[in-house]
Amino acid sequence: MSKRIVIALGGNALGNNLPEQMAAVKHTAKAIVDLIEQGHQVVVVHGNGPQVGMINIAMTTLSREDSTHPMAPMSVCTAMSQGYIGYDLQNSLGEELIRRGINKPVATILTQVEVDGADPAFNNPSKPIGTFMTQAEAEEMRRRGNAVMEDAGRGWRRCVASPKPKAIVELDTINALMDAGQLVIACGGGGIPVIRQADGHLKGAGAVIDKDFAAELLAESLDADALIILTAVEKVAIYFGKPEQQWLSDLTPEDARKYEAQGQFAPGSMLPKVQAAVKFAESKAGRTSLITLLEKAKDGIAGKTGTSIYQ
Ligand SMILES: Nc1ncnc2c1ncn2[C@@H]1O[C@H](COP(=O)(O)OP(=O)(O)O)[C@@H](O)[C@H]1O
Ligand SMILES: NC(=O)OP(=O)(O)O
Repeated sequence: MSKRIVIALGGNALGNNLPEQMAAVKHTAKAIVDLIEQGHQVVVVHGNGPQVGMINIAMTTLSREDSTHPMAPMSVCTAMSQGYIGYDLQNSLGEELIRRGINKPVATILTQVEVDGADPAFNNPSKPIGTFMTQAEAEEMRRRGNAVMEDAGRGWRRCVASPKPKAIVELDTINALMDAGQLVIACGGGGIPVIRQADGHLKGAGAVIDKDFAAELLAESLDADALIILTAVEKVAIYFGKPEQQWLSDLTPEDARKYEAQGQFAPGSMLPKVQAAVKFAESKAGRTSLITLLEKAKDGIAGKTGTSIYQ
């Protein structure tokens, strides 16, 4: 049965730098086109953690070296990351579709996502971005006025505010393109965070929205059947990385909340995925979420692997 699916792509689908991204998107395109070949209607959301950190450092260095270039706000860095990642992803998806004889235009939509200026997340940076650092490098970064955090046992990273997405500004455009049979890339990097002003102006916010939460909002807003979060693990685990680790094939919202209270899901990595998956599964009867490995997307949708979250 054909489904309307929102796919959230994690870091391993994009790599960490320019040449890695070029190579990774080819591989990623195959996994996505597998689902299109099965007749599903797909919209793709991607992350931007490494890329937005890289762009922000480049823009900051430029403004330090040349005072005619003011610092680029984080919202502008996310807009740049949507263009740069969308460019590679759109072309690799287009080439893979042609290779398989599927006639489907691909479009990247520069997407703004409204956030609440009073969101407490603005006072508590929690979203890791950029490259990994040693603790000593992170301490130096902190001394220079940046927030830093340890990222799920993988090293230290800069971190920025990550308010919850409230509304997708370009939703009607995304819907129209999907209805026209096009493959849409939207809400890249969680969307460009904007705060609607009283006069209607959309003011860029200094934050990076979590792409799993943005994908969840997009899935609800498009009345999708499924939210698929593709990452670097085949299943969600409890006691992750410990000798008693257990992979989960099914996860009810009740169990997810119980495990979350036990601290089973690392903040900034697996926790937002589980929270987004649960929110979507609970939003309407019949909606399902799946968390799995990029390469297993086809098997996951067939119910053969991954962690399925449903009511
Ligand atoms: N309980 C858990 N189960 C599975 N993976 C976990 C768990 N806790 C943390 N992780 C880690 O979270 C990673 C996924 O988060 P992350 O790399 O931030 O995602 P993304 O694919 O969106 O970049 C997994 O690859 C794994 O290393
Ligand atoms: N914006 C975002 O959530 O990016 P990552 O998935 O790369 O962390």
